[in-house]
Order: sequence, then structure tokens, then C-alpha cells
Amino acid sequence: MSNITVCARFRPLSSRERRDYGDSICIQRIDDETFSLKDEKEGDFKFTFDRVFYETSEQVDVYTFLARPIVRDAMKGINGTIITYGQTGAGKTYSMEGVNILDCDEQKKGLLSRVIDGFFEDISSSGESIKYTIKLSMVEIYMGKVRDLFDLSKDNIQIKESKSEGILLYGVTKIPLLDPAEALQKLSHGLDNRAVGETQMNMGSSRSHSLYIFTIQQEMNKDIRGKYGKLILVDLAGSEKLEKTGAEGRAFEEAKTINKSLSALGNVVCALTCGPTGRGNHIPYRDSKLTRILQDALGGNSRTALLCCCSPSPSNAAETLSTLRFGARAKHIKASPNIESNEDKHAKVLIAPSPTEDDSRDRTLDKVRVQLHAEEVNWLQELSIVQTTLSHPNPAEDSDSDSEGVMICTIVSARHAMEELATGVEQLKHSTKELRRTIEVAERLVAHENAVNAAQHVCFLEKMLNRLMRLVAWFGP
Ligand SMILES: Nc1ncnc2c1ncn2[C@@H]1O[C@H](COP(=O)(O)OP(=O)(O)OP(=O)(O)O)[C@@H](O)[C@H]1O
Repeated sequence: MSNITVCARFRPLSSRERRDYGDSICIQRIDDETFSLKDEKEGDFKFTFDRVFYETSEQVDVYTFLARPIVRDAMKGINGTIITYGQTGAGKTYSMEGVNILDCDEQKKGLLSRVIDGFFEDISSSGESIKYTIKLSMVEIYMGKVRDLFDLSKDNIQIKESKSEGILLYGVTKIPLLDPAEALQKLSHGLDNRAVGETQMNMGSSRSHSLYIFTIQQEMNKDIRGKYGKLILVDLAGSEKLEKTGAEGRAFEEAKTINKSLSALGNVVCALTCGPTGRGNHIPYRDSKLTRILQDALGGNSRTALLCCCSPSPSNAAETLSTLRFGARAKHIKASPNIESNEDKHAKVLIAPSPTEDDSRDRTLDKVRVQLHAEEVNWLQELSIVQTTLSHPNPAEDSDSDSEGVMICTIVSARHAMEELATGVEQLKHSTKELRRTIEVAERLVAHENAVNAAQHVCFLEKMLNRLMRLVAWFGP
């Protein structure tokens, strides 16, 4: 069990900070891991993190240290999460996206572009025996709702928990990525749909938490099981002191919602690191959409890295101190990424669910995974989640937002899935007929010569037929 990786990053002073405070800064470098911070009111503090990126550090340094190992692991089927955290205007989006996702010189490219490059680098060096499929979903949590940035009609996506996939966003759009250039176009399209506003600290401030979810599906040759990895990049909205920024109206409501979800995140980190260990310790993941989505990243099967973005200006020393304290506390969180779980089933959820119908469904899925292609397994998993939704349409975590919209969205998605189910069952029936015909041919062979070979053939085909019939029966009429 390892701790999550926590780094601090200080951006250069902004022109406004220079104008008001000259060149003075509130931090003093000690080495690559340690620095001291001076706050006029609270005094001097020394912080040590896995790595500190000072004002002159480059984007590539952040990627290489913080993200590259996680990208590599995601390609091997180990889940990963990279989070940027900090006050508004502290450099979270700069670290994540760079200056401009499509038109950015090499030096300024942010984590997102570099992560995509990393995926495709690993694919090209992996040889032909493994086939990878990478898909991207983009959502934002805005005013307490999860919106699909690739399909704005999905403006209140539900969060579900499946034993096989862990925490998932039900019905979210997943776009396949075929090459880096195309992937950046897709990203740029999603980014254009985000909620952006203006704060006193930042002209183009993110007013929502943005999540970039990459799923990496491996298909190996017939004898080896493929793996499934998930890498989530999270660009959190910035916290701000309402009295300091003087936000009003909508901006005030947005800031309040952002601060509330960040407090919920703080509470989860606190419960994970301060409370008693063991089952008795309640972790309040369900207090916000943000913490619910990050449940796997914070308390489960994921390699997680946190980049604490800070201003070095004395005018923001209090906010910087608060960001660094959050990072220091998060450093104590233990993570236990597990590759095995992503071979047999998708992400593992550490909170042990009570034995339910999910268990038998997962066992069935495990069995069929050995025989079917990855696409088909994904399709079956989607169906199993639909089944859960239909049997338990209103789980506790979503009860705070059980508006009509959610119900309508669920019904429409369920109908769509039922249509897919019907098509799937038809396909299975068709395959069953084909197999029957082949068995008849094989039986005729048995009647003639070559009896031993043909009998084996029949035996194998009969097994396949039984399996298909069980699947048909399992999915209903
Ligand atoms: N390391 C850096 N080097 C150069 N400029 C930076 C750096 N970090 C941030 N900046 C600049 O500082 C400004 C604010 O940064 P950014 O938008 O990334 O803040 P943020 O933390 O995402 O804020 P918000 O939470 O309000 O969205 C931008 O103009 C950005 O280009």
C-alpha cells in the first residue's frame, strides 16, 4: 500500500501581484522537495512534498514526474487519477491544459496533451500482439450537476456504483481516440462547452470541476485476457474567499457551490486520514458529486497524484497555506492500486458491497469474458448496469437530485438499452441457430468415418450452444 503522490507547484507572480507587492514572494526554496512559507498572520511553516515545482519549472517536468508513471500504469490496467487543486488563478488549468489545447508551443503543452501523447507512444512501442482501444469522456460538475461536455443534452448524469466497474457515470458519452491530433480536436470541442467565468484573480476562471476520463481497453491474443485501465484527470474549480473577491449574484452562487464541494473533498480527505481505521470509519463520499466520483481515486483502487497549485505572492499567503495544508493531509492517504482486479473485472471497489445479484452477474461476466471479445463484454456490462438501474432506479446517493429530469433521462436511457438488449438477444438466437446447423453437419460426419474427430467437434459445439442458451435465458425472453 503506497501513499498518493502529492506535489506543489508555484506559478510566476502575476502582473497584478507584481504591481501591488513588487517582486516579494512568501516562499523560500530549500530543495526540490522542501520549502518554507511565511504568512504574516500565522507565521512560518515548512512543507515537504514528493516534489516541488517552483516558478521556473517547465510543464514537461510536471508531466514527467507526476503523470508519466501513472499513464504507463493505466496502459497496463492500473487505474489512475491526477488532480489539480488550489485557489482560483493559481495555475490548475494552465497545468492541465497549457495555454491553448490546440495551438500551444511544445514547451507550454499541459498535462492533457502530454498524457494523450504518452498513450500513443506506449501503443506504438507495444508491438502488434496487443490491441488498444482508448476512449475519452468529458464531464463537468457545475452547480452540483454532472454535465456531459460531449453531449450537452445530458445535463444531469447519474453516478452509479457497479461491482465490476467501480464508480461510473451512467450513460456518459465515450469517444474513441484514434490518434493524438484527432484526440486534441475532440478535447478542444469538449473544452468549448465548459462553464467559464471571471474572478478577480482570473479572467478565464473555471466555474466548474472538469473531469477527463480516459478508458484504455487492451485486447491480447486469444489465450491471454485483456486488461482495462481508467485514467481520470481532474481540474478542480478554484476556491475563493467570498469576502475577498466580492462575488455577487450568479458568481456568488457558483463560488458557494464550488466552496461547498471543496469542503466536502476536505472532509473526505480528513476522514480518510484522521479517523479510526477499519470498517467503523464513515467516509462521507456521498456528501457531494465530486467526492462520490473521486471515491475510487481517494479510497480505492487507483494510483493517485495531486498537484497543489499556488500563488507565491504574499497577498495570497493565507490561501496558499490552506492549499498546502490540504496537500499535506492528502499525503497520508493510502492507495492500493490492483492490476489483478482489472484483469478479471473492471475497477475494484474497496467498500465491500453486500453479496447481491451483482455477484452472480459478475461471475457470469467473468466466465463469458474468457470466450467473448472485449466489445461484447463491454456490451454485456452496460446491460448489467441497465438491469441494476431498472431494479433500483433511485439509489440513495442520487436522492438529493431526484428531479423529474433524472427520471426522464433514466427512462429514455433504459428504453434505449432495452432496444439494444432486444437486438443482442436476436443476435444470440441467430448464433444459436447457426450452431445447431453446424452440429447437425458434424453429427452426419460422426455417422460416417472420422468418428473421433467429429465427436470432439460435436462436444465442443454443444458446450458453446449451452453457453449461448444460458446467456439468452439470462437476458430474458
Ligand atoms: N506555471 C505558470 N507559468 C506561467 N503562467 C501561468 C502558470 N500558471 C498559471 N499561469 C497563468 O496564470 C493565470 C491563471 O492560471 P489558471 O487559469 O491556470 O488558474 P486556475 O487555477 O485554473 O484558476 P481557476 O480556478 O479560476 O480556473 C493564467 O493566465 C495562466 O496562464
